[in-house]
Amino acid sequence: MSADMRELKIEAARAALDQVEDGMRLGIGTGSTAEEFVRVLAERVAGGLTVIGVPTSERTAALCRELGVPLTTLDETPELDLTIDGADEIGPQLGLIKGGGGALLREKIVAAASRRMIVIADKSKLVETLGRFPLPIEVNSFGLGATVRTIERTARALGLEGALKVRERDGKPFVTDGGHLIVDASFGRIPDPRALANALNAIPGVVEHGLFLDLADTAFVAGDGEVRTFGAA
Ligand SMILES: O=C[C@H](O)[C@H](O)[C@H](O)COP(=O)(O)O
Repeated sequence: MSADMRELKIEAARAALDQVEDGMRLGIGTGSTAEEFVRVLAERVAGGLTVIGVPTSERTAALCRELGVPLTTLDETPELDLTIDGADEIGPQLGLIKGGGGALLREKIVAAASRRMIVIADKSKLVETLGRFPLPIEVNSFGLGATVRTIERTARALGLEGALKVRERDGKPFVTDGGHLIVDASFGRIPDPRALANALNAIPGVVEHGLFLDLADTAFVAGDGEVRTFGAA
């Protein structure tokens, strides 16, 4: 990642940090942008801010522990005030694609448990139509072949074609924190994300998918010397 790109992520993270108030229960996202948020948050915590966070991945949990951000779980703290997370794409009405880092299931559970969700990103994430970024779909490993065929058939019925690939890392299937696999679906364009989300939700074997619709309230997007606000300020 270039130094400029990192700087944009830090700018967006700082804008989100301004929304954090003392005593808040936070959902803490995953990925390179969310990690910049953890870093700026940790500085504020070291300076006396009192917050408690639910991490959306083991990776984020490890960084929070390393930097001294206090953690809890959704079992202990089932309602959160604010979640701050990155995204792979930000489309119309703050519809998102997430899961490039494989954390989409915990991210969606945490976002759904939060009163408010803020997305932070650099401007490369803004799109007019979702789908250029391959849609991550988390699936149970049992029945993988059948589930992939059903996803393919379901997508085709909605006019969506494209390669479905089981994600690999170092030549082996990528396994999520929840012990599942990820199928990346290269549809190119998803003109009706709601229809696809509903159809995917109905497939046995699909654990969750990376379409985040009606979850984000605000996006802070950094680029061209400013941080733009989308949605509720
Ligand atoms: O699973 C990962 C998450 O959904 C990330 O928030 C997303 O992939 C964006 O990551 P990054 O900020 O590294 O682009």
